[in-house]
Amino acid sequence: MSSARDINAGVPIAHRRVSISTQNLSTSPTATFQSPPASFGTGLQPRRSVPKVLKPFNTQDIKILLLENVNQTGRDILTGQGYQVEALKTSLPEDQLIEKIRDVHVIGIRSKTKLSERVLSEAKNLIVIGCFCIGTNQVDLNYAARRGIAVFNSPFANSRSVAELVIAEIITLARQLGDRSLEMHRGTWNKVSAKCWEVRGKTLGIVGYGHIGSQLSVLAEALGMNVIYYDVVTLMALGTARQVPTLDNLLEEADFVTLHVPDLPETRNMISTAQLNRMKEGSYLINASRGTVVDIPALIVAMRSGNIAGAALDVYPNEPAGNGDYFTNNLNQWGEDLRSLSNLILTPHIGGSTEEAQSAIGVEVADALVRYINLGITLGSVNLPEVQLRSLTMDEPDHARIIYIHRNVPGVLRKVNEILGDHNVDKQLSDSRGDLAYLMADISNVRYEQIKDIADSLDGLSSCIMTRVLY
Ligand SMILES: NC(=O)c1ccc[n+]([C@@H]2O[C@H](COP(=O)([O-])OP(=O)(O)OC[C@H]3O[C@@H](n4cnc5c(N)ncnc54)[C@H](O)[C@@H]3O)[C@@H](O)[C@H]2O)c1
Ligand SMILES: O=C(O)CC[C@@H](O)C(=O)O
Repeated sequence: MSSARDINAGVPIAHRRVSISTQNLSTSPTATFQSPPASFGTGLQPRRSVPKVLKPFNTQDIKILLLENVNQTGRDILTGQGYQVEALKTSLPEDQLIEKIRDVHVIGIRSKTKLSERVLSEAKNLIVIGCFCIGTNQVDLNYAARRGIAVFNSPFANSRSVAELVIAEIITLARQLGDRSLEMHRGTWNKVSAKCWEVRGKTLGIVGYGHIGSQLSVLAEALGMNVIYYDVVTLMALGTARQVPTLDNLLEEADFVTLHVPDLPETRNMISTAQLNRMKEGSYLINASRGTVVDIPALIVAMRSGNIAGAALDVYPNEPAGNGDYFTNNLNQWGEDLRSLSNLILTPHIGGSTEEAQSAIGVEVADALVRYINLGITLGSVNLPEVQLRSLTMDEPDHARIIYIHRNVPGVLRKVNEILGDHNVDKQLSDSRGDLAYLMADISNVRYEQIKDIADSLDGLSSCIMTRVLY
């Protein structure tokens, strides 16, 4: 049980005013966070009350560690709030990560930093994790939820960048452009047309028709390709694309197979020897999803046999913490075998690495972090119930916002309301997700000195996971 607050710090309660005309609660990647309007979610006409800017404690006490070169847009938003931000370009080895995470309230990562139970169990002050990317498989989401640590990501701000990369790879593989370019770099003129193809009229098989897969479908049809897709759920086809019932159906029909599924137990080695043998002779494989999805030694065998005419890999089972050596170190045993293959495009996990995507992700995730830190709003969280309460206003000076994250067991609300009962509970919202529940309550007529008693009493309940008080 932990309590993320420091109400004894004796910090004066400062209110910053924000202009109503700039208020915005959009989750658009390009919108910058402002406190929500006082009328948000009430269905009433907007009042001219100025929202009160809540804070957990002196915002200068909020310590944030950003790893893996989070975009400047995100850093600017967080430093603009007055938080203490340390930003590093790479991820950290586990021992250094544990050392640093002990001290911070917020951590921002991308795909390389593994926030396992072991690491998170050391993070005594942590209240929220920002994944500045789509994937959240690098975080133990269940353990984080059990500790009351919220996790946010950016679900689609880099989808277009990945889809464009895959389009480039389809043509590059069909025309063997990687090999021709490499030969020219080495001084060899090798003008060939054998086994070089147009993509027009060929069939693209998309495995996983989510944000990226469906975007890719539209782009591929514009190139004159036929699109089929396989997904575990039935999804509306875009354009003239067609869903096929099984993965085998897709593998048997497609000239190009491209993978866009998340890292799940069911997707690990989803493409291995049996699946590669099902693919058409002379077909191509592209993986820009997660490195665990393709059995790389099996791919090496299939490419050597000539059954697979080319492949593009952007992701690998083990990826390095930062830029530098890759195949020359011990991360992967098959590195040399892979490098020796023709018509194989190898890229260092850059599917989402464009200026547009990184800048949008920086804004979107930093905004979500600020909303959570300052207001307790969990909209968009991937592991906590989504709860949002409209802002307090400057007309309501003796208010505090109580956030109580607790085990989802009977009788909690009664006990919480007994504790809050001496004050007027102006509004209260609660929602649950599995074993966990998230309660927000705005109470009035509460003096600064009384807040500590309330927080201590809530912390003392057997259901308590975390208590936060914003005022
Ligand atoms: N290379 C990169 O830089 C990069 C960038 C962004 C995302 N990604 C990765 O791409 C993947 C897809 O991202 P997205 O945003 O399109 O995800 P998404 O959640 O929008 O779509 C994934 C789709 O896969 C389907 N799916 C899940 N399990 C499946 C299975 N066993 N078989 C078939 N379909 C299955 C889901 O139903 C869903 O429609 C993720 O792993 C993500 O982390 C990589
Ligand atoms: O930027 C990254 O490190 C991850 C990119 C991508 O795999 C994602 O999950 O969004």
